[in-house]
Amino acid sequence: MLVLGLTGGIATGKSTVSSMLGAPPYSFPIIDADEIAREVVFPGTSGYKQIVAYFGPKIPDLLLDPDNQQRRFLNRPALGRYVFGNDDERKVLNHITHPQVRRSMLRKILVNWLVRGSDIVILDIPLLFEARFDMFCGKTLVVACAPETQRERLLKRDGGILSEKEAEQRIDAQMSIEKKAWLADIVIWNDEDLDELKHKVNQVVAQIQPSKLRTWIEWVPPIGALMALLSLAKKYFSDTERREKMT
Ligand SMILES: CC(C)(COP(=O)(O)OP(=O)(O)OC[C@H]1O[C@@H](n2cnc3c(N)ncnc32)[C@H](O)[C@@H]1O)[C@@H](O)C(=O)NCCC(=O)NCCS
Ligand SMILES: Nc1ncnc2c1ncn2[C@@H]1O[C@H](COP(=O)(O)OP(=O)(O)OP(=O)(O)O)[C@@H](O)[C@H]1O
Repeated sequence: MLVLGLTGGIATGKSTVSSMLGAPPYSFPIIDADEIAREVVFPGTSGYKQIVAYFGPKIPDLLLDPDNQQRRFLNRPALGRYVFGNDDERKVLNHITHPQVRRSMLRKILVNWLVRGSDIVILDIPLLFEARFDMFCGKTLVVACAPETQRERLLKRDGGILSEKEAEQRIDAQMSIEKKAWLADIVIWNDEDLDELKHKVNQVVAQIQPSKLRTWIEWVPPIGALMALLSLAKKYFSDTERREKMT
């Protein structure tokens, strides 16, 4: 099975590409890190409790409606405003959420391999390189665009709820697009319209299809496990080399 790590800068078009890959004619299974990051902080979970204990005293409007059991959800915009303006506090939030996101993603990859027998699974994860999740991916795909396109899309999104300063803070909270493009195996430049994007996605799909023979061999359990280990080791060394060259 090929695990394709899909990432990009914020608002460069990663979710748009992910929706295309998840829809016919491809219909690849998508594991979405943003969605999992929401699940692991659902009221009652340990992630939620840790966030409320640590950030509650610092962010007065952290909960949407603390008195209502049904609506005591996290006020995500308020938490976002706080952590995107403060690197140390964002690290605390990452420290609470990322281990659980990582575990859940690995579980979902296994289910796709063992239960569904998928040939390809897409990991849609904004912090693929920052959180070193690329280690678990056979190939990585970055959706990139020019900084001005990114800024414009981010400011327009969700009815324009972010101010210019908040948009800058969110962009600065991630590795730059150039670095991501340098680390990636494949890059899609998404500065044109959606038809052009569809065309590029189609070209990428043709490029990444794993061979039928390899997929079949992976089903022999010891060989499958050995191939997974070898591919992890290969990935680790090639990623480390690429990162060293980058700095
Ligand atoms: C800060 C939070 C509450 C803001 O929530 P909000 O609903 O406004 O944004 P959402 O979760 O939809 O994220 C939107 C985009 O912001 C960027 N982003 C999110 N978290 C981070 C982060 N910790 N560092 C850098 N960029 C991030 C990503 O590009 C993401 O696609 C939320 O993003 C969060 O809990 N982040 C920590 C978990 C995380 O790292 N998620 C990313 C996937 S692992
Ligand atoms: N080629 C395109 N032409 C026009 N609009 C686009 C194109 N690609 C993406 N967009 C729009 O840009 C915005 C950002 O795209 P998208 O949500 O896919 O970004 P993202 O990289 O997933 O962001 P995030 O990291 O926040 O999840 C969306 O409103 C989307 O509809």
